[in-house]
Amino acid sequence: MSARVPRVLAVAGTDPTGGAGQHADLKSIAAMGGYGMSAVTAVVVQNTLGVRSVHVPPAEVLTAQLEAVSDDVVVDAVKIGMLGSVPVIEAVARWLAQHRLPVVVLDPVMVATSGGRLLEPDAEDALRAVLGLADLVTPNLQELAVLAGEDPAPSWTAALAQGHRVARTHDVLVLVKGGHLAGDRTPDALVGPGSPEPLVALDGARVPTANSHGTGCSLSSALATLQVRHGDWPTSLRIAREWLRGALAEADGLEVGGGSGPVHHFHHVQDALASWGTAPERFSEELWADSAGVRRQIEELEFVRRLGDGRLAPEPFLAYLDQDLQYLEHYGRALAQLAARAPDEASRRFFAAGSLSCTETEAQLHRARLRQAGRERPAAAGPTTRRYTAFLLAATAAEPYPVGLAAVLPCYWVYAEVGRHLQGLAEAAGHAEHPYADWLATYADEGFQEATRTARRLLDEAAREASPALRERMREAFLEACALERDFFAAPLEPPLAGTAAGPGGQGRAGAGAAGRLPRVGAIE
Ligand SMILES: Nc1ncnc2c1ncn2[C@@H]1O[C@H](COP(=O)(O)OP(=O)(O)OP(=O)(O)O)[C@@H](O)[C@H]1O
Ligand SMILES: Cc1ncc(COP(=O)(O)O)c(N)n1
Repeated sequence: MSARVPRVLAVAGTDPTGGAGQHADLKSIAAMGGYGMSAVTAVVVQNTLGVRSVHVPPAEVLTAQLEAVSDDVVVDAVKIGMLGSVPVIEAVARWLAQHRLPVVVLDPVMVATSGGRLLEPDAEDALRAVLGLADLVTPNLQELAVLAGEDPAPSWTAALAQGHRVARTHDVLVLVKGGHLAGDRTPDALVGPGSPEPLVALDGARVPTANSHGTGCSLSSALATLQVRHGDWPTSLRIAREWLRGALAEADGLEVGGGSGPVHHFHHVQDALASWGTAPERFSEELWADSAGVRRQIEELEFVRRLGDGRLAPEPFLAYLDQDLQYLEHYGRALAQLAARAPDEASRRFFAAGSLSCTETEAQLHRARLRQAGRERPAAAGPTTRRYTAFLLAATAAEPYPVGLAAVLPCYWVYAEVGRHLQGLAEAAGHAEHPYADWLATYADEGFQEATRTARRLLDEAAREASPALRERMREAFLEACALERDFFAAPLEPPLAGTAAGPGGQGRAGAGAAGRLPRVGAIE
């Protein structure tokens, strides 16, 4: 996994309404964290209602653009969209052959959804001939049939078989896309030249929108960008699909054009962008920025690094689990106190459910794991555990409700973020048998992520009503809890204090426990 910004070149046609072609590509590349560049293959006069005309500059102009980019910039990936005519295809093929780029995605654009032809009929053979220059080809069902030289597949199973034939003939990976299938499902599958079985097959309910202009362009350029970062096509597809589904779900809100409008490429960062440059609209964003230093310290902890890359010895892991069990008991109490003081039914239910989940589901899971490892009796709570739990109990009992809420939030939010970081470390370590894989997987639990979002929303609601002085107390409580999270993660690998009953690592609340704990706090929701 690479942390640098992928430099991605889109070779494609234009759409002045910004929904398809290279405009969609540049937005998608940026939305996936890449740096987008583009070379124009054709000026397409179109809008959401249809294609009015197509103007193809001389092929030498395209070659000159491609060379201007590659003479100057290291290109990590290229996404190829509309090519239009034989000379254009040949120009791109020559440039690709000369430059051997690490990632090449070819979206064989032939006809716009709105109906206009974007590839001359006599160029189909030339397009087939260059498929092998790509790593991944992303045809829709009609394009797949043309590439196979066959009739359109009558079913999804037939489409997969057709995809496999194209993959084998041209020795290329094929993304078979189900966007044009009849019915309410939109499956996608990656098929390689080897086995007819897909490398990965994903399915989902069709997002109910008529605004799907440019989905093929957006998906292919997102895939090119993600592939630079992750180096694994199934992972890239999972992420790109989830993002594109969100972009489709938010498409209607854009209100661009009277036909099939564009998707919302930046739906996932819209909140942050809307408040950019002004005072943060959400108090939680301020708190998050204030806690950046402590969160960095957490990521640098030996315990976190070793848990992530799998080098952590069993003993500190169990010590962590053990302390987390102690912590959970009190965290459950703190959530119950918060529930009792919550201002409305929804937040009462949220914290009460979280409390119940801590003391029942979570604690039992911890006990079962500890029992498996032969640890029947819990160790005494270590000093960090005691400090953290005393703080939480006091904040949720004696401070105003918004301060208590700010105190419990890091256990959701910072924890979720640490989980993401740990998974990144585990992926980078590339262990076939990561010793804590099952534990790390609990961080990704959708219920936990959802609970984190809810807790954050409740905090923002409380902050909106709070006086400036109260908001400052909320900030102090949040930052104090973040520092305690850090100490708790640090504790298992700190030398035990002489004379404590806690044993090795026993002075902390076990970090691994937190992973198992919170997902299920959310899951009971
Ligand atoms: N309504 C929808 N709901 C969910 N996913 C969709 C929907 N429409 C398309 N998709 C997804 O969008 C991606 C593009 O699929 P599609 O088969 O429409 O390709 P395309 O025809 O090349 O796109 P375009 O419409 O831009 O030409 C696929 O991942 C497909 O599953
Ligand atoms: C320049 C260009 N490239 C591709 C498409 C296909 O997108 P869609 O099928 O969504 O119209 C398009 N309309 N224009």
